[in-house]
Amino acid sequence: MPAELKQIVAVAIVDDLAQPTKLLAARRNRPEALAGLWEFPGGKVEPGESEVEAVRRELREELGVQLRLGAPIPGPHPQGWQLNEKAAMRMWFAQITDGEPATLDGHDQLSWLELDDQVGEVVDWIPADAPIVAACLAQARSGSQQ
Ligand SMILES: Nc1nc2c([nH]c(=O)n2[C@H]2C[C@H](O)[C@@H](COP(=O)(O)OP(=O)(O)OP(=O)(O)O)O2)c(=O)[nH]1
Repeated sequence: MPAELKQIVAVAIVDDLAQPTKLLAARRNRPEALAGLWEFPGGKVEPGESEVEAVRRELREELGVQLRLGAPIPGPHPQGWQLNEKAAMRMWFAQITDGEPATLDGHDQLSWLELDDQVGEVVDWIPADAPIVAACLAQARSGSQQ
């Protein structure tokens, strides 16, 4: 049986879950190997936490926002999207319901990207995120993000 991977949870924050046109990307400030690369805000699930509790906590800590979660963005792995040999990430669409996103912890820049064909190229995403960015765009276009 394959060993369980460390579970990461993250969100594709869009301007409007009903009619998404923009996606919020965050630039990591650590560790050195990932600093300067862009990602979906989120983090590790802590022991005793559900995945949804974890993603809500991470977004409070990292960007200072509360979320309405939309549809999951399913990946090919049982734990979501495999990022490397140690970790997999579960993803949801989300919309901010409270707070103005700020770089409180883990990031040094935020950017609202147009959710169009260029979304995968306008910033330097973490390479493992490329298929997730593409899935996000395809799912938003198919109207199944709410
Ligand atoms: N949050 C997030 N992590 C990603 C993405 N893509 C990707 O490969 N990762 C990797 C980077 C890290 O190795 C791991 C997530 O760890 P993290 O450092 O964000 O988690 P955390 O906030 O709980 O950690 P910490 O710095 O507070 O210890 O997943 C992504 O889009 N978002």
